[in-house]
Amino acid sequence: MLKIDGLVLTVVDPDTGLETEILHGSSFELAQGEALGLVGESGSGKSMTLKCILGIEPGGARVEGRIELDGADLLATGGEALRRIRAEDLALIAQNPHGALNPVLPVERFLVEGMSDARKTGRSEARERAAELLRQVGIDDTERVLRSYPHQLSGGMLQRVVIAGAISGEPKLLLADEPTTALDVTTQAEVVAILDEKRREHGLSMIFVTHDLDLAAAVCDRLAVMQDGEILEIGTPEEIRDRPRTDYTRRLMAVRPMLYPEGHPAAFLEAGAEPGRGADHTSGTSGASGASGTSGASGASWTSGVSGISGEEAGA
Ligand SMILES: Nc1ncnc2c1ncn2[C@@H]1O[C@H](COP(=O)(O)OP(=O)(O)OP(=O)(O)O)[C@@H](O)[C@H]1O
Repeated sequence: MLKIDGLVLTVVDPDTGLETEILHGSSFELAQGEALGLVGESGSGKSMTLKCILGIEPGGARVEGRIELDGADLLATGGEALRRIRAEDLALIAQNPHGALNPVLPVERFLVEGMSDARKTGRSEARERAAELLRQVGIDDTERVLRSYPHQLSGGMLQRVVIAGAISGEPKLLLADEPTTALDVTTQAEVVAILDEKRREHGLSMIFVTHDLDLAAAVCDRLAVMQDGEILEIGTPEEIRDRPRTDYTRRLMAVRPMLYPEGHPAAFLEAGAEPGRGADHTSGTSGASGASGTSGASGASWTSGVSGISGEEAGA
């Protein structure tokens, strides 16, 4: 459904006019319902790849190559047609959920405005549907949350609202850019489980950007390893784990255990805890549904060796 061919992004310094090539000809494809993890260190070009798909690359930048979504060539599409594709077919879940909501409007307005037939829907019906969306992402006190303004909610709660909004629009493609990095570890686990579960339930395709190999392996069907604006290799989590083709991938894997605290989100997914219900994700025993029935189990063995290892983040 998504085909990226020879994607080159060149940014231009507005003061000096100096051009810098950021992406050097990436190519990859995504099937309907598939999740692809874009993994790599900071600055490898993961976010810029998403920005090119969304058409929000830095001002003055040049995007070359081909980005095809269900046959539509996004780079050759402009104006109203492109705006429609972005609004209807793509949904971004960014690192900071506050950026997704208007700070002066309550959550209810965000969810209702995202409904494709919002204009035709009566207020009470729309409100009931918004409440139902919240319940689907594990929020029980829907009345309070619907009335709340973004600043009155925690980051984790707000990210669930963003996920609810993204899923409700039934986009063709979810673009998740480090969607849990800004959240505390416990909340990260719950939010990523909800995202994984809802995406699969609705059969949505997703690109999941992260520096976290374990997490990507747990929620994605395939991983693309990026370095310095290039995709080095693409494969299933097992292929990448068992037969890494580059030293860079081997190094990425080697540093993992030192970074991960107990209760890493991938371990939560492996345990199959029920998302959004305050499950104790560190116990590994709670719940039976959640994200467990996923191919994400492929990431399970990656995580087995990391629980209990306290790293930098664990002290937080
Ligand atoms: N607005 C910008 N103008 C010019 N160059 C930029 C801009 N934003 C990012 N870059 C550069 O583009 C390269 C890729 O950045 P990108 O944000 O895509 O990396 P990333 O892999 O997503 O990293 P991170 O995990 O830190 O978000 C980096 O070298 C970065 O310095």
